[in-house]
Amino acid sequence: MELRIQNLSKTYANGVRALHNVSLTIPNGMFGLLGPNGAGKSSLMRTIATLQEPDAGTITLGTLDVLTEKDAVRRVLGYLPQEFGLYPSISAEVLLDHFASLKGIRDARERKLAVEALLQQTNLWAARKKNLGGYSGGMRQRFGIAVALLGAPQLIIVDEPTAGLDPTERNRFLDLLSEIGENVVVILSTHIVEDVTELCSNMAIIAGGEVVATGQPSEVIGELRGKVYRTKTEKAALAQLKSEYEVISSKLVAGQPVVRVFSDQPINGQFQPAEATLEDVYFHRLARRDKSVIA
Ligand SMILES: Nc1ncnc2c1ncn2[C@@H]1O[C@H](COP(=O)(O)OP(=O)(O)OP(=O)(O)O)[C@@H](O)[C@H]1O
Repeated sequence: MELRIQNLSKTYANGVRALHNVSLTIPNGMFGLLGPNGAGKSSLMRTIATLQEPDAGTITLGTLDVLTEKDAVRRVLGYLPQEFGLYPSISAEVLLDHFASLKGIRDARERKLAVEALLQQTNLWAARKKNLGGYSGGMRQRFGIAVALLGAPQLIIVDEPTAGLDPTERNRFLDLLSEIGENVVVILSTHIVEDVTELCSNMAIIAGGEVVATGQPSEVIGELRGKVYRTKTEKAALAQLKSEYEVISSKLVAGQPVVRVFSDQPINGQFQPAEATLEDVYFHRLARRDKSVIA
């Protein structure tokens, strides 16, 4: 199965251009869609999930035309939106059974088995009788993925699932996603770079509605290999460094700025070569894009 997005564009009625000529080929496995707030990730996810129309472009999933064969796509789609409401005074077990009926699992025994398996898989078995109103953020997200996994979907879309989760719950959620398998397309939209580095076999960075990088994380990082340098500096020297070098990022480490810069040419002095990371590529691409937009 391959999801193919070609020249997708969307401008909302208020004039915001959310997607501009987006083309991506997404194979089986985990695909990370990385971008800052407002980049267009949710607009893209909703369009792939058949919930909104683009102005232009095409999307195919295998042989299905996603934009015209919506019912067929929905049968093989599992979607965990960024925000979803849950009935607070119903248990996970009862609500999941209800969603399983809606998904078309008519046979009661088959439904029971499916619900049980998903509650086990998402580690909610012990809390299955608890009302959803009493669930923590992480438990809610795991319940959301259980709903998304009903009916063995071929395409799974999860929109910023780890935002707001504590590190333990985040890890637990990411482990669950990575177990979902190699034989389905999983699109993980996130603004957390490590989620993509740790988990995804393919990825794209999107900013201002445009794809600014795509490939395997190692390929995407490869473009900066040997071109990243780091130094510790003083706060007072930061403005000067920023005017002299193409600064990728600066972070306070124990109160002292640590600056990472991009340079095509070797630079010496106070700088040491640093191993390029996906975070470097992310910041570098966003900064270059901002500059070209302002220019
Ligand atoms: N229904 C809508 N009507 C008008 N503008 C919208 C609508 N939905 C999104 N936008 C705007 O389109 C742009 C892209 O939004 P989108 O939600 O797709 O980005 P995102 O990358 O998912 O961001 P976030 O991480 O903040 O959710 C933003 O400027 C947003 O304000």
